[in-house]
Amino acid sequence: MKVAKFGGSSVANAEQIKKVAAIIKQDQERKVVVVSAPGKRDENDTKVTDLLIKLADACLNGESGEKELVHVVKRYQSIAEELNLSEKIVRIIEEDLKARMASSKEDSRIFLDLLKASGEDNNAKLIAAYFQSIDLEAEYIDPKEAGLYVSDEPGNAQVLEESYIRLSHLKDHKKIVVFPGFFGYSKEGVLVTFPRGGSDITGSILAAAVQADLYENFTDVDSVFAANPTVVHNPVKIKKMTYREMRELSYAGFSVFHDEALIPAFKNKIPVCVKNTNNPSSSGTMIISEREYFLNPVIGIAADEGFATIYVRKYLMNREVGFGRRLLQILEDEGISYEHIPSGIDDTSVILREEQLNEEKEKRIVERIKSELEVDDVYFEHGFAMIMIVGEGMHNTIGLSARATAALSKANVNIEMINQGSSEVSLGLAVHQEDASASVKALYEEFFGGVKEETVS
Ligand SMILES: Nc1ncnc2c1ncn2[C@@H]1O[C@H](COP(=O)(O)OP(=O)(O)O)[C@@H](O)[C@H]1O
Ligand SMILES: N[C@@H](CC(=O)OP(=O)(O)O)C(=O)O
Repeated sequence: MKVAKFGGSSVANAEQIKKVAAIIKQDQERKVVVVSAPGKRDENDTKVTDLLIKLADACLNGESGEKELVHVVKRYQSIAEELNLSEKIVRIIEEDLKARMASSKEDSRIFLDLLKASGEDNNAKLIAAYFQSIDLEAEYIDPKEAGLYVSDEPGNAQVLEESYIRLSHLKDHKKIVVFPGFFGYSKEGVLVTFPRGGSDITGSILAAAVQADLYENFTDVDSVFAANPTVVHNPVKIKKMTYREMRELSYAGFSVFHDEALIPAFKNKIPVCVKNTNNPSSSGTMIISEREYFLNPVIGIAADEGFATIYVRKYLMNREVGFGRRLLQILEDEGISYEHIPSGIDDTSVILREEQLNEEKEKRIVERIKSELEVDDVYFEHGFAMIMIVGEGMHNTIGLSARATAALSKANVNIEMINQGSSEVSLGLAVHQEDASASVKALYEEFFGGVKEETVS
């Protein structure tokens, strides 16, 4: 049995949803279908999730939200009309949105999640109705009734272990299950969403729960490429890669698959296949536990922006027992997680995601580090990108870092920091955000410039 997840681009309009139905019809093993909210129909379009965020913001600002509501309803209406569905489904969606808009705004994060999640919830209802209209035996399944329980962190949920047993009954479902991605429910029954792009996570959880033979992740590209195709022209396709490689790359900017979606599949050894809804006969990229040989030590190069560093310098820092713990405790007190901590003997930098910071927090952190840790210098720096070079073959290849730094130096890029992960499956480089694209291009040329074949690995 297969679990098939269709991303926003695969369900953006009626034409795309017809392709989804054809894909499901073509293979009877595709028994569980996870759907996203309608995504962008073209480059200048807006995802329904973003329209819903605007709607929620308007309501939270005390406005009626009528204008924003019309935008959302229109998206579903045009899909329903083109799929020859009755007006009834559009009215159901409109009523559902109005009920959500009228719910408590006491906790703005809970209200925002409730609105955001409606994108996938209503799309799943619409797609199930369409499947039924073309004689596909299918049924919308409510994540609450099915038992998808998650932690109580609005916009950042994590699945609770007990969900796997609760959701396992879906494998015995007689009809095709149409399940909305992106959200679950806390133990208190409150709706909570995963991070953005989190429908991939729902698909992976269901694949693990039903012990699927394959988790298919349908998107709008033929495969995972060795670099972001919007940065590098015509990059090589990756045929096979390991969970570890994909996690490192998606964490670092390969938005094609959510990094947190790898864990449920990996733990349960469910192979993942990234495929194209617009070209389903193309074999796609397989993500598996191990790959046999390494044609190239590097499998991909990713870049992600939005990082800041806290630079801390103190003479004899290396001799001070508990220094690192006390530094990180200050961050913990502010509810901040960190990404990397490259260190020297007298100085260290903590690299973190900028989105967690604001002016007040930064001021408090600097003051506390100064007064409690008695450092010689401490300051924040902003606007960094992390470039990640990833590959299982990297740990037994000599001279890789030298090649990377030489390539960046040739491209006139200043490297702010180098971080070799302990697993040696990745090498991270911090550069200024403006240099991110030039860095990926230079590194791609260095490691893949000579690769003529369409596929690596
Ligand atoms: N290395 C990569 N390989 C393939 N696609 C990538 C890569 N890096 C970024 N992408 C982008 O990811 C997009 C697909 O992800 P996303 O937009 O989230 O799809 P979906 O709408 O199916 O969820 C592609 O269109 C591509 O532009
Ligand atoms: N719709 C949500 C969840 C998601 O996974 O979407 P997509 O499949 O379009 O990446 C978002 O935009 O974040």
